[in-house]
Amino acid sequence: MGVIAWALGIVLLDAFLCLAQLAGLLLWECSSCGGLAGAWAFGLSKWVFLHVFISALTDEKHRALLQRFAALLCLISPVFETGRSLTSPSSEQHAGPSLDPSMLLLGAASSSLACLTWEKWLSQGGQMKKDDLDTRRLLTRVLTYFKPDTILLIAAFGFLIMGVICMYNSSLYTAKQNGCTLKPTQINPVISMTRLMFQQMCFGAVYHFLKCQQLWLAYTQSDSSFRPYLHNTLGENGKILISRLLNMCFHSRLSSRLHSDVDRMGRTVALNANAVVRSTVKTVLMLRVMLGLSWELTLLTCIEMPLLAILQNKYTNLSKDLKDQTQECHAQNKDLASQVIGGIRTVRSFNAEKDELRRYHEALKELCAISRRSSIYSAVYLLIRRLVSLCIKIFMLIQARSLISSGQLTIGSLVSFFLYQKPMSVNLREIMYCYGETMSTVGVISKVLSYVDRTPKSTVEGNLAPQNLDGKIVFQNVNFSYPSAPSDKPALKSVSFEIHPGKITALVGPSGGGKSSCVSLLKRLYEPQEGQILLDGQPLHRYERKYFHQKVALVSQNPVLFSGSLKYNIEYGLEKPAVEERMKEVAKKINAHRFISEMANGYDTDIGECGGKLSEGQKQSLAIIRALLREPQVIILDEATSKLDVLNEVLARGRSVLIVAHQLSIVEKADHIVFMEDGSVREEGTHQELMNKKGRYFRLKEELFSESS
Ligand SMILES: Nc1ncnc2c1ncn2[C@@H]1O[C@H](COP(=O)(O)OP(=O)(O)OP(=O)(O)O)[C@@H](O)[C@H]1O
Repeated sequence: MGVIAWALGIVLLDAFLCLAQLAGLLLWECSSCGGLAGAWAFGLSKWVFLHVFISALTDEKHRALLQRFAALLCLISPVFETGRSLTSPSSEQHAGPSLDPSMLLLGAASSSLACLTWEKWLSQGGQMKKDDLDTRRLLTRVLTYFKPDTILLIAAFGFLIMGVICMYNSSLYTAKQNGCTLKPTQINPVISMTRLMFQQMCFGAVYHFLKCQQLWLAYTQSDSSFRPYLHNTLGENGKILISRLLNMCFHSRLSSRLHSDVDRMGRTVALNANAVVRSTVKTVLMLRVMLGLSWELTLLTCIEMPLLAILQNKYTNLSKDLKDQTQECHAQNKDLASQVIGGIRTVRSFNAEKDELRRYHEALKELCAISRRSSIYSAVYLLIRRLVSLCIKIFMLIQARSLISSGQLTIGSLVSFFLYQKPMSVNLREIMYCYGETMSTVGVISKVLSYVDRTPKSTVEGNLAPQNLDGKIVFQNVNFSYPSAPSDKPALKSVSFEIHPGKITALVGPSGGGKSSCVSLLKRLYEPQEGQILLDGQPLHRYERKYFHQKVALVSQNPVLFSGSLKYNIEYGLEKPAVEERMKEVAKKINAHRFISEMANGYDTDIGECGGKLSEGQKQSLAIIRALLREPQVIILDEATSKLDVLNEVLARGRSVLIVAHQLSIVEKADHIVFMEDGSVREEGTHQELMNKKGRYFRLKEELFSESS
């Protein structure tokens, strides 16, 4: 037996049970069926009965679907009645569910329609696809990010709902006073109006109080990481979610495209949550009145919803890819612009301004093309949507005409029905729109959550932090491939060498030999796949992270500086502000104090964006002071930073020095030279030993010498 036949059977069974109830009431001469409690009791018993019936008789293929349908069919009436009783003024006694057969028909029709819409179009024929499961999983996960504000959000949405109910009820009374509804009101309208308006004001005040209270908390709490985002609270515009996710992504050390993706996700989720709650409450309230005016016309109005849902679903699927592409393009354009601005000196020196401008124009053109396609889809979608609404209105007018001529509807009721119908359609459309928006953001949500899920590959943090550290480093058979490189192209192959305290060790070799890779592993930016690196006999990961980075300092050729003063950059990451005297002492030792004191505000001089107001040499001096202030025991210097004065200062304290020499000019003064080529250590020794050996080091030196002469 097909699923439709089974569904029809269930509807008939349900109708039979309802008629049985009616007959029972007549037999026992009861005027009411027990009010709301009776409605729920009857609905739940019907549900249990139908559930058992379906479980016992239907085949497994359709069972879940039919059970969902039965649940909807049985519970729609008690839910409706509960809504009705909650929204009816307390003076009007709730009479319980209507025993009108037309309501029976309406219940069956609306459940069938809702079920059909959900199963056929919104849930892909009842077969939950992997994509849908992923979507639900993602959306559920997004909700978990609101967990810290659960109580506040429940309270806020509760007051929002109550506010909407009161607002709606006050308009209803206005409508009644204007003679737009059928039944005359039985209580004093002025008192009712005043009471409702007062309630509405109270709920609104509490809602706003909660907003202010959260704002206040944000400003008084010591943890101020979300402060700048909290001016617009309770998730409006998604500021809280955005900041929370940005914070998490920042921990994953991701910065590009962080803002556009996270911002869009936060906004969509938060704005849609507000809009859906508001529109749903209004829709339920309006449905109640419209059903009272004419259930036939209400049914026609409701038909618009599934039709719009199908349309919206199709449109969402079509525009989803486009939205992802737009997002991708935006992020790429941002990257492109920041790359060019960051490297403006290189761009200028290669006279590549026009090329970069053209590249940017092309990227913008691509973005425009995607936006154009998106606009066409949107225009066609809007056109079809309007046509659907228009057709439904025409049907409604035809139906209204026949109802009026048969005396079942008055002109006054028709007018008031249309007064509700328009906002009702707007609400339905808003719900559909929010659904579409959320669905089309799923791609972005999954991308943002994948950022959040990124975990550092480094092994768990250790706790070693010895008072005294010699600074002896040992590389033991280290094998390493970059994650983005093919595994058959390792950057380091069984690399072993030692760095001794109080000595200068130099890593030399042709470009691509693996020098920088050794430094990256030593700074724990990556973990070796095989072998290990020891510091004073202990693997690096056993040291406390903060201690380790303080004791093993890297001064790179292009240090990263931040906007702010010289002092801010020197003190960056220090637990306590540096003592000014110590700062000056270090600066003097590396011959940097003079240029700093000649600046307008000395150590308080602003160095511009990324240190843009400083020369390359000055930037390096700043980075050296920054490193030396932390009293490191191992210091890694890029060739350009390994000036004699720096080396003397470092060695005077018995520190281990590793010089990464991309050229061979300065390695002669090193105590130990490690020659690396193709990711392996080829030769080791002092300069003289290697020259006497006449091996790879000697040949490279000769090549460079003949090139320079
Ligand atoms: N981030 C990366 N992703 C993938 N491969 C990389 C990456 N960085 C370097 N490599 C590769 O690893 C190998 C070793 O590079 P490394 O930067 O360690 O050489 P180097 O000796 O420091 O070179 P140079 O003297 O030019 O700086 C090279 O083949 C290089 O292409």
